[in-house]
Amino acid sequence: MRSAYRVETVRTAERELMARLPDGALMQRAAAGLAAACADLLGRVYGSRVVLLVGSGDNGGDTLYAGARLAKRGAGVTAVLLNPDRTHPGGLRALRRAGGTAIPPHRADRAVHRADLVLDGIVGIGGKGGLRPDAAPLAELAAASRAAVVAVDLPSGIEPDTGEVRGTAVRADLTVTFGTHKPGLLIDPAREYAGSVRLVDIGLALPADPDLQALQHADVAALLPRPAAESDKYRRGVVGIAAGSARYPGAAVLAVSGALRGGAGAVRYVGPAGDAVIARFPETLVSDRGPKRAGRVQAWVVGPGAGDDAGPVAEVLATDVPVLLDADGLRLADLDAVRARSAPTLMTPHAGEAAALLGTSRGEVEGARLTAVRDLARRYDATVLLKGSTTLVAGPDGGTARVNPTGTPWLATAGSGDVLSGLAGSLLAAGLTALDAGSVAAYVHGLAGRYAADGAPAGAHDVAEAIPAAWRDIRD
Ligand SMILES: NC(=O)C1=CN([C@@H]2O[C@H](COP(=O)(O)OP(=O)(O)OC[C@H]3O[C@@H](n4cnc5c(N)ncnc54)[C@H](O)[C@@H]3O)[C@@H](O)[C@H]2O)[C@@H](O)CC1
Ligand SMILES: Nc1ncnc2c1ncn2[C@@H]1O[C@H](COP(=O)(O)OP(=O)(O)O)[C@@H](O)[C@H]1O
Ligand SMILES: [K+]
Repeated sequence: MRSAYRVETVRTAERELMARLPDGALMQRAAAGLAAACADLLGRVYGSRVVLLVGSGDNGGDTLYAGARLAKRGAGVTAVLLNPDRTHPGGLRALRRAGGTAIPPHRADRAVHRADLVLDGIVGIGGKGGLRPDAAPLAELAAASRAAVVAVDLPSGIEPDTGEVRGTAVRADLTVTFGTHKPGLLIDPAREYAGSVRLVDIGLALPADPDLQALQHADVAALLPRPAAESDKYRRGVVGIAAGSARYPGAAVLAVSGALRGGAGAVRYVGPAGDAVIARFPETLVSDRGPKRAGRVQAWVVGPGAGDDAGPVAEVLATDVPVLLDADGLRLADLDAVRARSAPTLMTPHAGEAAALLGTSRGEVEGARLTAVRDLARRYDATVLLKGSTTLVAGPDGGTARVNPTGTPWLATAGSGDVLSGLAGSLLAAGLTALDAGSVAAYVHGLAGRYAADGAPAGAHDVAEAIPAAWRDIRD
C-alpha cells in the first residue's frame, strides 16, 4: 500500500519527532536522502554543475544542505537566492563552507542554462497557490534548460493536499519527497509536474488512516475473489447487468464482457440487447422482463448505453443489493432515491458526467479531482469512482480515498468504461465493499488496458480479453 498524508498531518508528525531529536536533525535526514538521489541521477557528481533555486523557508534549507553535500563531493554548486535576507542561515553557511556560491535571481539565467542539475527548493509544504511573480520566472528558466530538474519535497507551485495547479509550477523529472507521499504527488494535474517520485524516510510516525492510498499488487491480490472448494455459481455471486438499448447494444455486450471476467459465478443480463449479448457470450442468463422480475442477483450494474429509459434505473435503485450506477444511469438516477438506499451504491462517472452532477465544468473537475470525488460522494451518500487520467475512489464517510496507480491513456477509447462497470459490478456481487470493488476493478482494468494496448491502439473488447492475464499477473 502506498499512503499519502495531507500537510496538516505531516506538520503534526514532524513537530512530535522534532521535539525528540536534536535541533536540525530532521533537516539533515532530508538533505542526506536528497543528495543521495541527486548523486544517483547525476551518475558522476565530481565536476557536475548544480544550481539550487532557494526560497526563504525550510524547503530552501533542505536544498542548501543537500547542495553542500554535493559540493563536498566535487560538484560546482550555485544557489539562486529568491530572498537573500530570509534565506535559511545554517543552510547557506554550510553551502559556503563547502565551496558553493550564492547569486541573486537576476543572475540566474546563465547558471541555469549551463547546469546539469537544477534543484527546486523554492517552496515545499508551506506553499499556497501557484508560484508568486518573483518565483515564476525561475520555474520557466528551469523548464527551458537542458538540466535534469529535481523537486525538493514537491514541485513548487502545486497544491500538496489536492493535486491542483492554479498557476505556474515547476516541472520536475524527479521529486524527492520526505516522510510520506503528499496526495498531490499522486493526482493529476500535479502528478505530471512531479515526474517520478522517490520517498525518503525521515522517521515520521503517521496515523493509521492516510488521506489517500494507492493499492499495490499484493493488496489487490488479497482482495481478488477466489472460489473455494465448496463454491457454486450462486455462492460466488450473481451480477445483474441492466444496460444497452436498441441504439447502443454494444454497451451491454461490453459490460457483460467485463462482468464475466470479474469473479461473479453468473451474469444475468436484463434489457433490449439480449440477442447481441447471447451471440457474443452464450453463458449469459438473458431476460427482457426488467430488473424486478429478473431473479435474484447479489449486485446490479445499471446505466451503460441505457439511453433515456429511466425505468430500470429506478427499479434497480429500489433493491436492497449493491448497485453500480454508470453512464446514462447517472443522469437518470434520482438523487433522493440514491440517498435513500440501504445497500451500498457505487457511482462511476467520468469528468464530464461528474461535472453535470455537480453543476460545474469538466475543466473544474479535472483540475480538482479529489475535491470533486469527495463532494459527489458526500452529496449522494455513495461511493464514487471518478474516471480519467487519474482514477480516484472515495466513500461517503470522507475517510481514506484511493488513487489508482495502473492504467494508460490508451484506455481513453469508446466502451472501455462499460467494461470497467461490468468488472466492478462483478466484484460487488462477489462480496467486496464498494470502495474495494471500485479500486480493485480500476487496478485490474488499468493493467488489462496496458496489456491490451502494449504501445498500440486497442479496442474496449481487447481490454476485456486482457483481464484474465492481468488477474493472473496480480495473483502470481
Ligand atoms: N518541518 C520539518 O521538520 C521539516 C521540514 N522539511 C522541509 O521544510 C518544508 C516546509 O518548510 P516551511 O514550513 O518553512 O515552508 P516552505 O519552505 O515550504 O515555504 C515557505 C516559504 O515559501 C514562501 N511561499 C509560500 N507560498 C509561495 C508561493 N506560492 N510562491 C512562492 N513562494 C511561496 C513563503 O513566503 C515562505 O518563505 C518541507 O516542504 C520540507 O522541504 C524537511 O526539512 C524535513 C523536516
Ligand atoms: N487519459 C487517460 N489516462 C488513463 N485512463 C484514462 C484516460 N482517459 C480515460 N481513461 C480511462 O478509460 C476509461 C474510459 O471510460 P469512459 O470515459 O466511461 O468511456 P466510455 O463511456 O466510452 O466507456 C475509464 O476507465 C478511464 O479511467
Ligand atoms: K520544492
